[in-house]
Amino acid sequence: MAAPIAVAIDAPDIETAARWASEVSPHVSTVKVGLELYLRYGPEVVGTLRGGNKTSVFLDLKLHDIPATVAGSVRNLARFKPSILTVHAAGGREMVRAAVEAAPQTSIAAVTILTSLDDASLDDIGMSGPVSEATRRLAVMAVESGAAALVCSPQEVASLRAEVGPDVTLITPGVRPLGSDHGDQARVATPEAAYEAGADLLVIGRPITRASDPGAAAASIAAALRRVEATSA
Ligand SMILES: O=c1ccn([C@@H]2O[C@H](COP(=O)(O)O)[C@@H](O)[C@H]2O)c(=O)[nH]1
Repeated sequence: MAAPIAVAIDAPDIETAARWASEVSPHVSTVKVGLELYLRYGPEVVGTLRGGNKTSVFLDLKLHDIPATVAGSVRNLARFKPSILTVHAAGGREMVRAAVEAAPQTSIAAVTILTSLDDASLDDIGMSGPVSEATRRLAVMAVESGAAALVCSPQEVASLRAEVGPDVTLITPGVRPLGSDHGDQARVATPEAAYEAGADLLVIGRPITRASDPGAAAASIAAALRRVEATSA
């Protein structure tokens, strides 16, 4: 079975994106399209990456606007049948609710606090922290507004699970295999730690796509998750 990994296909062009998607697809459940590709190629990129394979396409556009604008945008995007569509929880209760109501068949994931931010960054932007508390606040609000999924760092998974219960899908970027470069990610954990903590879907980009063999990198992380599963069974 494909591992619960969404590979972030943050590629400069569609040819590279399609190659990465086809190399990793045998090993992972999902490929993720973000702003970089979407803004260059538009919604057709979803169909291109879905291709002939059965991989789900997660559309990570992190919508953040007034409720009516987000509702209209979500309605338009739902036509392309992404498995998951992201909005920023910080857009507020009414905005998250508008997104959920606009596309009842689409799983709306609310991004809590970006994994590139830490306590000092929240201070800098005037948001009350620490990150753990801000994440909790946004998560509870988003779930109360109908979000089926949350995006958080692996470091918050265990506490958010206790807060929102077993039915909410927890999606974690900020995943870094041991020894790999953290880049711009501030709140990170290894794939094994994220999975052990209870993450439902691990978002992993550069550690896979910038590897010399993205397919092999995806297969190796998928195998590590299977080992975690086997030891916890
Ligand atoms: O809080 C967030 C929300 C989304 N992302 C996205 O995940 C990937 C991570 O890629 P890496 O190369 O593994 O760092 C990227 O597409 C981000 O836009 C996130 O990192 N943090």
